[in-house]
Amino acid sequence: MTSPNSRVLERYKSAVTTATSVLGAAMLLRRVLADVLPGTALGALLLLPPASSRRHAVLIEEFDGALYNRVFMAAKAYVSTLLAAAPSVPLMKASLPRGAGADHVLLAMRPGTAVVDVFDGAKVTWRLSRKHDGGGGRRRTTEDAREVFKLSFDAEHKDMVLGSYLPAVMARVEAMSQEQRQTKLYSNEWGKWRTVRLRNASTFATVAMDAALRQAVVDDLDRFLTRKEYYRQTGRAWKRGYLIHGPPGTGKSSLVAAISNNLHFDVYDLDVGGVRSNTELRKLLIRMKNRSILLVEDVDCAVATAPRREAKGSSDGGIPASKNHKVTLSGLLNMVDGLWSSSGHERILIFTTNHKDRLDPALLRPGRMDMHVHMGYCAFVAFRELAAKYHGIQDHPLFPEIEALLREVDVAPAEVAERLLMTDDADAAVETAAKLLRGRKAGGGEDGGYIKQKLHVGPRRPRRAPAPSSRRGVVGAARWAVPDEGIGGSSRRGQGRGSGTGRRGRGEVRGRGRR
Ligand SMILES: Nc1ncnc2c1ncn2[C@@H]1O[C@H](COP(=O)(O)OP(=O)(O)OP(=O)(O)O)[C@@H](O)[C@H]1O
Repeated sequence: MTSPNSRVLERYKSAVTTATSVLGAAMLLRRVLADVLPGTALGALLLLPPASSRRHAVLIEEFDGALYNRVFMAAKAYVSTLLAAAPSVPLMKASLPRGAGADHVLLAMRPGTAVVDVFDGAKVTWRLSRKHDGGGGRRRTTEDAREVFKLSFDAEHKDMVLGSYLPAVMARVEAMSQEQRQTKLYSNEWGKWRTVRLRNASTFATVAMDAALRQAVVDDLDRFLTRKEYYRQTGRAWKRGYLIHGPPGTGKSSLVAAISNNLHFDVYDLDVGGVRSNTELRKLLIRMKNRSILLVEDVDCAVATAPRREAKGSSDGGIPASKNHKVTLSGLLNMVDGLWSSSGHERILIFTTNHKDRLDPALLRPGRMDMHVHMGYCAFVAFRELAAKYHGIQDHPLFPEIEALLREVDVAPAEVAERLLMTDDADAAVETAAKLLRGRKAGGGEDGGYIKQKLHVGPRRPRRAPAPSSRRGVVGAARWAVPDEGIGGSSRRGQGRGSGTGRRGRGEVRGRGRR
């Protein structure tokens, strides 16, 4: 006699066996049909839409748990660019994200609408909808609603969408946000980075300098940025060091701002005199963001450089050379190498100096600073660039005289820029600049001086003034910061008397080592 329990078990077994054989038969039938019928006919037979009309979709929700979904945010920014170009979306929403410039209005779809994008010949559709949270019987409000993007595409494009399209969307949005973000300038105070917006609007186009030198710097940066794999494979820190040197007022700080604005890299202007210990320096370096520039201005005054001044037996090369220098150059460079080698992101180190000859030879030896950029006195080419930029003139009857004078006298571009900006009248401006040069040739000093504008904004501790020099006429090195409006911007007279002892030069570039 069989028990009720064993009867149930028998029925269950027989049901499973039947289901398995039906499934097996169906699979067999499908395989047989697939061999004899084309894909579309098979789909029709199995009541599926043809492969070409089968749609797949990716749902991208606004929130990922409690957090904003970054893919959704990227999709929103990307769809905004599609909407700007789409002829068929009649109604959109517009908003201006906080901190964005007036030219960065964000367009958004209204829920229920869609926009089509084409990638590698394939059409994909972005549709926005609203999804209500399960409100447990509560009345639904618009606040409960979350937005969802449905990205749909033909089944055959699934690999392309997931493998190429979505990554391209993310990369495009990343590039857009890099372009739109305002570069920041950080300066250290009491062991912390203080941030201000970088107000120096210099670009490679506004810094008057030797054209070949400018191109060499641009090319060098470009090559550096594309060589991630090289640095990874060789286990080297993905960093590039530039030593920018030249007399005061020749555009060293402006070139730093141009590099920063061009790459959208923030600048960390390290006041080494304000760093109290190597531990503090390490913390500051660790707190720097990726894709940034570490700047040490006037490096000859800022850090103890000469090895003979460093204490022997220092474990990290970081023993102060004097009470004024808590950090040494070798300590700084070693720390930078050590910390940046594991970051995997591109970083730039820039030292500026008015006195390359005063630098420790160790800094100048190959491998330390990759490229030496000499910003020289104003050559006629640079003069013409400034005159064209400020007054829109390509030629002037005084140009031949000015060209001849510039071959004979040393004058910083900053001085010329200041003269050219004294008036809106082009003729008067050129005459004022010519007067400066004539006076300089005659040995007169009345016209000397330029208004110093540093990168940093707001007061900072005064640095040691450079040693006085016999060359007269250039007022520089103000250590109290003033806002820099960039070329053509307003200016205020800085404090302090600097020097103009740099050798006469029209620009030099020296690349070192592989990047
Ligand atoms: N090469 C240049 N092209 C255009 N403008 C320049 C150039 N050099 C200097 N200027 C103008 O002079 C101002 C001061 O220049 P900048 O601070 O870049 O010179 P610097 O070489 O860094 O001087 P310092 O050695 O005294 O720090 C700039 O704000 C800019 O307006």
